[in-house]
Amino acid sequence: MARNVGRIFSGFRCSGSLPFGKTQLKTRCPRLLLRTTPERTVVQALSSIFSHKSRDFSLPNSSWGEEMMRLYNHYSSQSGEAAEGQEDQGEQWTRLPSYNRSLKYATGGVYLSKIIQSKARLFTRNIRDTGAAFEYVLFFRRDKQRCVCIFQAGHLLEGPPGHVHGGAIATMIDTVTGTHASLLSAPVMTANLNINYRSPIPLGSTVLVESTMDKEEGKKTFLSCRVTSTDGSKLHTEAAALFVSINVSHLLRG
Ligand SMILES: CCCCCCCCCCCCCCCC(=O)SCCNC(=O)CCNC(=O)[C@H](O)C(C)(C)COP(=O)(O)OP(=O)(O)OC[C@H]1O[C@@H](n2cnc3c(N)ncnc32)[C@H](O)[C@@H]1OP(=O)(O)O
Repeated sequence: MARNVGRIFSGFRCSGSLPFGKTQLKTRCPRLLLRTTPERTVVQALSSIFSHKSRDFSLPNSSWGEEMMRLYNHYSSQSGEAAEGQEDQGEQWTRLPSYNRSLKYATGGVYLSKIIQSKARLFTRNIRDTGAAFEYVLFFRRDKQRCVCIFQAGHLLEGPPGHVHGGAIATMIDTVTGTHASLLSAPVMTANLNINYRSPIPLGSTVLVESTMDKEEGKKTFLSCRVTSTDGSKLHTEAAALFVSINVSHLLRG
């Protein structure tokens, strides 16, 4: 069993089904060496391991409002794929795809997803009614060590009347900083999340969730996060997060 699980992990790591940092990708997945940046490698690996039937939830749908679409177009227009072999300076935004099953389509993932849970779905991506809960897309920019998320909060996320629940805001902060930390430091888990809620977020509105890497110390990655109105004039929430790098086997220990 342990040996099987070990084999699965090595396939799993190469599959890119979870985000991994530069070092691990280069040492464990020589076939991926042609790619130019860690995030591009992860994006390409993620796209290729998911079947064509898997829905990429970070693409626009009919529930996206005008502001969400405007910002999506704004960041998309500043993103692009470097040609093979061309050196990427990381000066562009990279849109990160997002699927609701991170395990099933990975190499050995069918087996792993049974060990973990065959019905498992990514928490933020399991509502069938589009627009009802978490609508979001993340972009990453390597040269600035920043991640930005455009988030439209649906009616199922109500906390105080007409406004977004603090737990839903925490979820988005965890998601954005967690994805950012994963891109920088391989598989990670949240160790600490400290949040200050400054002003309520109206339900249905679109906000920006921005993550910045503060420092890395061994296994630890420290990030800060701000949730603001889309023009940046209003601060809704600010947070500090600590992520600790783990081995994938950490997830099986319970
Ligand atoms: C292309 C990309 C698309 C990606 C698409 C993929 C899917 C899309 C992903 C969406 C992204 C969602 C992201 C959700 C992320 C979660 O929500 S994770 C779930 C919530 N977190 C948990 O359940 C974690 C539970 N805790 C644990 O498992 C363990 O305590 C931890 C955090 C892994 C640390 O354990 P450990 O590895 O044994 O670490 P340990 O050696 O004890 O400590 C290491 C260091 O961290 C420090 N530390 C540990 N815990 C703490 C703490 N709480 N406070 C302060 N310091 C701490 C220690 O003091 C130590 O420091 P040093 O002595 O090295 O200076």
